[in-house]
Amino acid sequence: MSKAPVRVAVTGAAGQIGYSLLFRIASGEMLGKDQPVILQLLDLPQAQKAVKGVMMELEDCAFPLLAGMVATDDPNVAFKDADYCLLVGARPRGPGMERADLLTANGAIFTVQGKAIAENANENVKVLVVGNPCNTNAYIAGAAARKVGRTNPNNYHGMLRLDHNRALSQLAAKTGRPVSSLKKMVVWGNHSPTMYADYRFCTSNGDSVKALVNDHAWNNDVFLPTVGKRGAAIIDARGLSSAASAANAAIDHMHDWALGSDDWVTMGVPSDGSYGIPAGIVFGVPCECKNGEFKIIQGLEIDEYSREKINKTLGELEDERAAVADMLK
Ligand SMILES: NC(=O)C1=CN([C@@H]2O[C@H](COP(=O)(O)OP(=O)(O)OC[C@H]3O[C@@H](n4cnc5c(N)ncnc54)[C@H](O)[C@@H]3O)[C@@H](O)[C@H]2O)C=CC1
Ligand SMILES: O=C([O-])CC(=O)C(=O)O
Repeated sequence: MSKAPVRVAVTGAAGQIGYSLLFRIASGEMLGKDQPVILQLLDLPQAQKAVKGVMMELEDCAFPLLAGMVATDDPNVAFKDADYCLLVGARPRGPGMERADLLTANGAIFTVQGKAIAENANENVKVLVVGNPCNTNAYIAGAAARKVGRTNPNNYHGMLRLDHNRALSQLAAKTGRPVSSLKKMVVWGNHSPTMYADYRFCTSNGDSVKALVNDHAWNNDVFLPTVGKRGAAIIDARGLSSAASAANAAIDHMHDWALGSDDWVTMGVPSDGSYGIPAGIVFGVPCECKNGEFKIIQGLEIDEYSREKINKTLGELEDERAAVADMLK
């Protein structure tokens, strides 16, 4: 018997990430090739015509799994009964800006949307925030949802998967091992240049990747800056921020959360207090997913170098949290 459709809300549907994301959701790459989906598309009033154009193209793909579509500028309509929400809609940064510069411009969006999700979506909704600064926006949305009380605030995630995937690619190039052989990658902290991509636990066909690399200077001076500043390098090269790779990471995050992961995956999740991260801060941590639930990998050793890196990215998130405190009153 075929499955009942699930409802997937996507904000910023007329934007460049939306244009890469929607077709892959509708083709079954996110939730499985047997899972029909209804797309509920939110964008601003002035973008509704462009959303209609994207919907025409979705129709023209004749995706067998696409069971319906709604376009709206009203969050209450977009999130109605949603099972999954991908919060992409926000202003992207331009050259010379840091993601934290978007905090005030974009933060307000997520108080409204966090509340609208909590009031309208399925109680078990899974939410992924892509719009930057995504950790703190997820924190804002989760805090707004907590006030309403229907949904689980731990299900409001920020997207660190792009950093995770970037780190895997850089390590594959350095070690000459295929990406598919690399397991147990972790990216701690904020989706910003302070993130700490940590391959101390990483293996390739059972070999330690740390031993294969064996180059602390490369780790510190090449690898971490390359992964951390990749978003800016793409803006510099393309004149626009990453879109297809961001959409791909969103598909990966939701796919693994919904259908299970076969490896550690980095997710920006509200901290449970482990690793010295204050509870509630949305922090990149290693997770495993099973039966639609995620679990933070516990008990990893944090050495002095790693503690310093983790504290730096945590400090930035604490500053962001303080900057939005008024918004959450
Ligand atoms: N977390 C991550 O790894 C990444 C995050 N991003 C972020 O994703 C966001 C979107 O990027 P793009 O698609 O390139 O931007 P874009 O400018 O192409 O599209 C954004 C869309 O969001 C819409 N929008 C703005 N405010 C909205 C609101 N309140 N409700 C609904 N829709 C709204 C706009 O009308 C536009 O259609 C940016 O904040 C960007 O910085 C981008 C790449 C990676
Ligand atoms: O850098 C940006 O502004 C877009 C983004 O988050 C990324 O590419 O990682």
